[in-house]
Amino acid sequence: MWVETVKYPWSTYKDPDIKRQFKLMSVLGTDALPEDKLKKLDEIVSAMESLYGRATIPEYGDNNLNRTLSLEPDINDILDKSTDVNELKHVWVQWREATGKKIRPMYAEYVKLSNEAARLNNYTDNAEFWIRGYDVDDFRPRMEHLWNQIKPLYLQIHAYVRRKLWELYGSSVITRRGPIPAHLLGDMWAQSWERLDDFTRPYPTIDDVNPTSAMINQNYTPKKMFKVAEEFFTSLNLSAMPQTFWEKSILEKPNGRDLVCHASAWDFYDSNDFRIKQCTSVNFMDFITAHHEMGHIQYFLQYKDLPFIYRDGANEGFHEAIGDTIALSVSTPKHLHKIGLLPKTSRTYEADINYLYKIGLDKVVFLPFGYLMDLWRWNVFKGLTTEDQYNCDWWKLKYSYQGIEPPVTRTENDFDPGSKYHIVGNVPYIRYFVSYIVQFQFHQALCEKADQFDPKNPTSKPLHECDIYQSKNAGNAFKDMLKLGSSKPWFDAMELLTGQREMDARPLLNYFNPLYEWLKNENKRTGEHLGWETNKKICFK
Ligand SMILES: C[C@H](NC(=O)O)C(=O)O
Ligand SMILES: [Zn+2]
Repeated sequence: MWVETVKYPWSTYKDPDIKRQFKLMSVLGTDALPEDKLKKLDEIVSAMESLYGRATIPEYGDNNLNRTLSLEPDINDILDKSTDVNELKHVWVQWREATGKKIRPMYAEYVKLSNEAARLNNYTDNAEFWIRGYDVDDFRPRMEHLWNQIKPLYLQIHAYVRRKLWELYGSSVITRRGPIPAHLLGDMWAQSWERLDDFTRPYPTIDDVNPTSAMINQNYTPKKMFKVAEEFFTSLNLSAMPQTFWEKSILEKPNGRDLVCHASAWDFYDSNDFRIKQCTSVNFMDFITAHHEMGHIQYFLQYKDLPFIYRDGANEGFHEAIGDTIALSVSTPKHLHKIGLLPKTSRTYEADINYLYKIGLDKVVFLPFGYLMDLWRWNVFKGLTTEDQYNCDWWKLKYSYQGIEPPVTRTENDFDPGSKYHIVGNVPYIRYFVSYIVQFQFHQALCEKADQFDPKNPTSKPLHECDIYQSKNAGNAFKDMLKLGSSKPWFDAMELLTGQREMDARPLLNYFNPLYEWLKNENKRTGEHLGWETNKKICFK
């Protein structure tokens, strides 16, 4: 049992700020473990992560094994461009052979040691330890409630995309009432379906909001992508990247050395050294990711002079939402045209629906995945999902929340959760679900400050057309929240910017409402079945 340091009986202190600093400082985390167990846990996590970072798969149809493929950029390019269902099945299965299957033997001990550390921090299990920063005792039911508010919109997108894939691949591959085969959705984990935009969007003949070709034609480099992202932040009167950022960041995949390519942002806590690591390809998705990662750096910069214990997001979801909030402005056809990445776009109803559809394939589609990643891990830490059912419980959740199925039957020899970076990297994930909800609250508040949204007359200036670029008003309001770091409870930070003190799905639902109406009519017109059913056995114990 960890002995409370009697030197500082901080829980008796009166000053709320000193008390808060001690409370945050008193959390030991895994350091509460005895030395040998902490060493073992660190070894397991770094072994899982480096196995993932080194993973490659044999090329499809290649039997002399001379070419192997990495996830970034090789496999992602195949998921982006291929419509060969056997090639897609190959990369889907082989990635899992190369990652999850090999990681499975290590996972149970990782769970045991993580729970032991949580108990030494006075939490019942690691699930409770992970969600402590949300400061409410009904956090998990609140997440289920938010998901239930969004589910009707997700069902409409799911039914529409399933029909479009059925038109492309035919009934031998996909039905119009069943779950969608996971390998057809343009993403290794089916977590966002934006790569399907090209051939599934509602009005195919209307302009395509995909500036990748313009970026290539204008000789964009990874560095230029980050410079353009930086200019958006400085246009808001937010901070530029310090010189060390440009000197020490890794913005391209280095040749000849292994690297965990999953993009990340780093604060070295010396108020000067901040870096991004990203294996950047010159395409629109990576341009948006660059904004996501730079959002982390901007938060680091805004709170860099606070006591170090306060140099953190108000809650972990805030940190994931900063860059994405900016990207909701960057992605608009109006903004992309302004920075020369799109020709003049038609401001028609059809163009609007196409745009909302493309954003929906990322933001709405992500939500069931963003939720189930920790639903599964919470169940594992709580012992509700035991080692003998790791994989089939994972597929129960993927089927139930995402309405997808694996391209081949799975068993307990597989470990599909281990095919996803955040599972092997010990990175909690509900932070992204929270981010995808609160970023629309932030976006709506900033658009109001930029006089591009009127809550009293929400359709007069549609939220999805708002671009806060160059609005000092919006930027200063954002800065005031960012500067708080974790020095105040997140409810206060949220209220400072939005006037609300809790997470609310309505700004997201308002944003997508025109798309929701269109999808309801379209799915009714084509007689789509909402939801999914199957009598196929997805996973064998
Ligand atoms: C959504 C999450 N983003 C991130 O890690 O930055 C992911 O990529 O899975
Ligand atoms: Zn992030």
